[in-house]
Amino acid sequence: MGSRRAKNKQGAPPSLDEFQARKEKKLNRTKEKSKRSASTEESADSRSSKKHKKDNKSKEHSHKQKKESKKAAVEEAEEEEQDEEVQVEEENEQQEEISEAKKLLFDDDDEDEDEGKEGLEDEFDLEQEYEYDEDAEDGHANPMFSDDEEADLEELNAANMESLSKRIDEEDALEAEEAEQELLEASINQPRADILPTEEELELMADQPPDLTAVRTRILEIVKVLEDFRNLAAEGRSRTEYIDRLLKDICSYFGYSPFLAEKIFNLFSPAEALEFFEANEVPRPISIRTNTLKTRRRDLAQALVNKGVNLQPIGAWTKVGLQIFDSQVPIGATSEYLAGQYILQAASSFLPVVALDPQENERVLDMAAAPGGKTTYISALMKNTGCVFANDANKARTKSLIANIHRLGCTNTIVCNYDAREFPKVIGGFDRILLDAPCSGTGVIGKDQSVKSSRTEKDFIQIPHLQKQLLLSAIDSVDANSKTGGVIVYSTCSVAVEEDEAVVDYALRKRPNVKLVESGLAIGKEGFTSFRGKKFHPSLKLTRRYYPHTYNVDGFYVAKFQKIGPSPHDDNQASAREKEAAAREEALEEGIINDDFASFDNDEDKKYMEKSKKIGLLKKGVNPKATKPASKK
Ligand SMILES: C[S@@+](CC[C@H](N)C(=O)[O-])C[C@H]1O[C@@H](n2cnc3c(N)ncnc32)[C@H](O)[C@@H]1O
Repeated sequence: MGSRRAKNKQGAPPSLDEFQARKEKKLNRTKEKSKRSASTEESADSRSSKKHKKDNKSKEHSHKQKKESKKAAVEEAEEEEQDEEVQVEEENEQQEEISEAKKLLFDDDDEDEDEGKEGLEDEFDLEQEYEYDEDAEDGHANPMFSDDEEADLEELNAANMESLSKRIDEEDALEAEEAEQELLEASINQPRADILPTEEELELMADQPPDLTAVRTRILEIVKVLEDFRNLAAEGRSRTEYIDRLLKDICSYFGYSPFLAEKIFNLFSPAEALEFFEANEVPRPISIRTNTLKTRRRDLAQALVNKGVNLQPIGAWTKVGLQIFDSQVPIGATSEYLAGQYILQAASSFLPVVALDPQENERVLDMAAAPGGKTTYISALMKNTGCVFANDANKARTKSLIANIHRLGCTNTIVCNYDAREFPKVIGGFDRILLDAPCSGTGVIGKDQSVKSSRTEKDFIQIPHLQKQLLLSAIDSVDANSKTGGVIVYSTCSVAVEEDEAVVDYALRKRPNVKLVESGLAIGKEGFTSFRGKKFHPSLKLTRRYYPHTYNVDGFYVAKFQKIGPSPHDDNQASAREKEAAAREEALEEGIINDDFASFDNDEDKKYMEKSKKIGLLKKGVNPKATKPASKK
């Protein structure tokens, strides 16, 4: 080990030569000091009495005591400095004391036998030099070398105080350094437990169902090792070995496909990845959005609390969201729900609309709108002014879109059913466009556990391809000269870089007439500007990422663009209006805006319509049952 502390602990006795050398060194040093102070002579009597005083003092002052009294001594010295005469006198006196004491210590022919012996015993008695370890295993006393031998030789006084104090500090620093070194050496030399299973253990594991408790423990241990690989990894094991085992364990413990487990794992540090996987095991809190077209959040909260709903505002970043903890009534069937005062909506879904920031009287396109959570929010923020085009390529899904639009009382909305890649051919010149793109859903695993095993590599090629086409269409459908907007918001409920930063970066490259701008969102992590060797435009940091483990919201991604100039693919405002009129005509001719499209004749819709009719009548003070016979006539 070679460290001083270790030497003291182990107590290896010095050889006779070593001991003699030490003794000689000590003698020389003390003699030198004695010589320096020998200039002042003292009478034999006073020498004797002072020597006695010194001897007593020597016994009292241990190395430790000196350390403790250091501060007091320094203060004392300051006082002494103020009185030079007194100081000189005291110095001389003390130096004489030391000189006398040292002289006596080394004077074998001292007349005073007792005093001389006492002095010698103090410093050179072998029994004091060594502390014997009586418990030595071999039955022999094991001598321990004393640490304080040199310090005990010197007496603290005004003259040597500063140097002594400095020396103690140096010794302390050295000791601390050595202790640290010793710990380091110990941790390096100590064999580290290998938490990775052996070949035999792997064979055993293969024949049995996984012991989930053991798997979980190993996951935690491997994560710990990966966080401090240099100090915690077992000898001869590579980082790859640990990661491979961890990914296998994550798949068997959480139920992910190896492909998706690795994709997600690569987004975070090992510890954060584990947090993400764990957060997906717990559903996000139920949240609702107040429909400000019909009520205020305060009034809605009061009404729901009165019905036994336990709730609270979602957070400072939204003035319309409420988080539901528990409820004595079904939250999707209260009279407030049926009256369209709120919509059940994940908190993360508010974010792209907040970023879009739609203004009154604008023309806005929601490119992929069904079932309408965001469309109805846009409509509310615009206070039912202007026009919101709510498009979705899936006709079946437009039913729920229309149902929500009706229930929430959005009267500024037109529903359409195009493949959004057709825009701006269908219609363009919008002030703002929201593209809440179809995605793999890796951000909503807490809601849809099937994502864990159903997503394949193909999905992460095909879906981003569609997303890129849709985003270019969105950019080309916005009016670069819009007085109030010229804004495009791209969002996904996926955390995969292929669907987020890579798509946005592609759009920036293909459409130099757009730039990324601040999202205006109070929460969210910065988007990646590079990922696994791939570099993105630096402005990607303006985009925002959301994770279940950081904000307790679904995994989400939001990017906000500003269109700064027209592109060859744009349609101007006039042709957009013409296209809009043409599209309407076409839709009417094809019977799209008719009973066969998003009609309300199915059972589910009828049920809701009947209920809301009844509520409407009750509000007017009419008994709904009393009106029935009349309608039958
Ligand atoms: C994430 S969801 C939209 C959710 C919606 N924005 C909301 O807040 O309720 C994606 C939607 O994109 C639609 N979609 C898929 N491909 C499309 C396309 N090529 N054009 C337009 N919509 C498409 C899907 O039918 C789906 O409803």
